[in-house]
Amino acid sequence: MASWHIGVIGGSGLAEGIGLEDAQEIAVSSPFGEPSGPVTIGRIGKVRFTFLARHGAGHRLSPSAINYRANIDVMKRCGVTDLVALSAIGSLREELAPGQFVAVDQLIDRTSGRAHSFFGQGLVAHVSLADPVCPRLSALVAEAARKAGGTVHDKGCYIAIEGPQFSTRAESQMYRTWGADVIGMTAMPEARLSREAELPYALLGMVTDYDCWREAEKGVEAAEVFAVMKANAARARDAVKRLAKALPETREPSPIDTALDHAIVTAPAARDRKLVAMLGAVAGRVLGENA
Ligand SMILES: CSC[C@H]1O[C@H](OP(=O)(O)O)[C@H](O)[C@@H]1O
Ligand SMILES: Nc1ncnc2[nH]cnc12
Repeated sequence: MASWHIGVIGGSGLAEGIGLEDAQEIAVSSPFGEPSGPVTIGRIGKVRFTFLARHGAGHRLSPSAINYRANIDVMKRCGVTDLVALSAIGSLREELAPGQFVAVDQLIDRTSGRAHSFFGQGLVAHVSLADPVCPRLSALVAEAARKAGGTVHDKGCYIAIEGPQFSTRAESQMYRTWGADVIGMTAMPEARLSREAELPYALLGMVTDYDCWREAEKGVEAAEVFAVMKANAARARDAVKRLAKALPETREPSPIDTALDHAIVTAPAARDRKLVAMLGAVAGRVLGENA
């Protein structure tokens, strides 16, 4: 019987964890380098959970310095089946108000210079990213946030910027015309890498501000983000607890579990052995014993 093991990546204002039972902190190493920190493994009721603070203890990693590959690789090494990202987001729409939640369903990537694939020279793979978020997991997370008392929007397009500076007003206005609804600095390449690792990914964003597109208002400041997150963190943790309770007893397979089935295009004989060996956790299912 397939069971759930939910990974949770906690963003700004959520480094303290999600209150797991039988919690154990473990340092897991990755061939992709240093993850953001040790993971906390535990459970909520019968469901296994692994938690990782995205910016590390004390928020010491900027969005550009996070080793997204190591973080996702470590989640796979821990046996995570599905990944929930919790993030602070700015709103680019009047109707998405601070304090509310958005279950993000689409992404635009404006980041640059981040390692955004597990694959590369000697092992080329092209996964589909048309629907970067897992609809099943996202619906469960949205419902859990609603049960926790949140106002939840079931969809929204997240634009990921490089940061660490917030956007200019011209950029913020432009992103609105592109169809972006919310803004942040971390969901990419996190979502890309999750798909390459065959991990269904959902992103529960907590709106902390209106960025800077509203002309009459001054732009967002970091202190504002943390103040709203402080007020909302308990609700986010409650949403995770309610998610655990709402999960069906058995985890039916997701199409994302086999995302690599037709993605790897490099012929077996032409594959870089070193890279294949590094991909044991991420792609061992398809690469076989050599990984
Ligand atoms: C602290 S303001 C900007 C910071 O907050 C968001 O972090 P996360 O996505 O990890 O919650 C945003 O992406 C920036 O990293
Ligand atoms: N306005 C904003 N821009 C980028 N990242 C954010 N995280 C929270 N609010 C944000």
